[in-house]
Amino acid sequence: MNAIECNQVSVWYDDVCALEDVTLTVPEGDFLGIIGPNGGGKSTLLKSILGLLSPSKGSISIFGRSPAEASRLIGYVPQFSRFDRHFPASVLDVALMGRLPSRLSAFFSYSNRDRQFVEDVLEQLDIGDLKNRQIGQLSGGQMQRVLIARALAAEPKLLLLDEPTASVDSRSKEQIYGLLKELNRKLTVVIVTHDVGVISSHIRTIACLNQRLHYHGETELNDQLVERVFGCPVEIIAHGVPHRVLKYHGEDIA
Ligand SMILES: Nc1ncnc2c1ncn2[C@@H]1O[C@H](COP(=O)(O)OP(=O)(O)OP(=O)(O)O)[C@@H](O)[C@H]1O
Repeated sequence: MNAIECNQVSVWYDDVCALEDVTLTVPEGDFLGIIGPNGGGKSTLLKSILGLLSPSKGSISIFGRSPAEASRLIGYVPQFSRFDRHFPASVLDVALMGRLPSRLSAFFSYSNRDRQFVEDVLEQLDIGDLKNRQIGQLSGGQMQRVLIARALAAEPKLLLLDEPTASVDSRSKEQIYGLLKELNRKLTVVIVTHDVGVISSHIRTIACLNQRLHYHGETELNDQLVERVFGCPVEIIAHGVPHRVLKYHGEDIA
């Protein structure tokens, strides 16, 4: 079964066309990186997959269901910078939020199974010892793991991550990719980024999005494609081997 099927999807915001005729199939078990420039439509595609936006044209199915029906199957890790870290909550509180039911009653409380499941997830992500720490006292890499734990607490089949390594140092970046690779043994993983430098051997396929889907396939990109998608030369890392695709970036030269 396919995890995601986007069929000729177009999304308009009034007179701005954010996505045009995007057809994309993501098989179950894939590790897909969606790359593209600022404003290229990556967040719009994520929101459409999450069912937060309805396409103006075309259709989306997630494990054969509509995005709304499949919402419990999707774990979402938002952009780190969009999460309020001053919120007075512990690591355990935030991770437990992933167990909240979609319809919350006034008498809701977490079960012992909820707590045990989430504590196990925190252990798995190597942050079990931080469970009582306030989130305002965490490093960027630790906070990113907490957000991944919250998504995993919902027991999803598909994990979507928006810029998962944007706010972390290069060591944490590697650790987070290692962790995602591990999780990919059981889950379909889709990450969105505009940083082509994060493409590493961990990612199986990439989709290049700039309003339209310019490419979907193996992680080897050629320079013409990168230039067409990004409008300028960029450095990329493919198969974990850093190499410069083109020699300079247009904005860097006076
Ligand atoms: N709510 C909105 N109303 C109007 N236009 C929007 C809205 N959200 C996004 N857009 C426009 O749609 C286009 C795609 O935006 P989107 O946020 O999906 O791109 P992105 O690839 O995620 O960008 P970034 O890398 O900068 O986060 C842009 O031109 C953006 O200005």
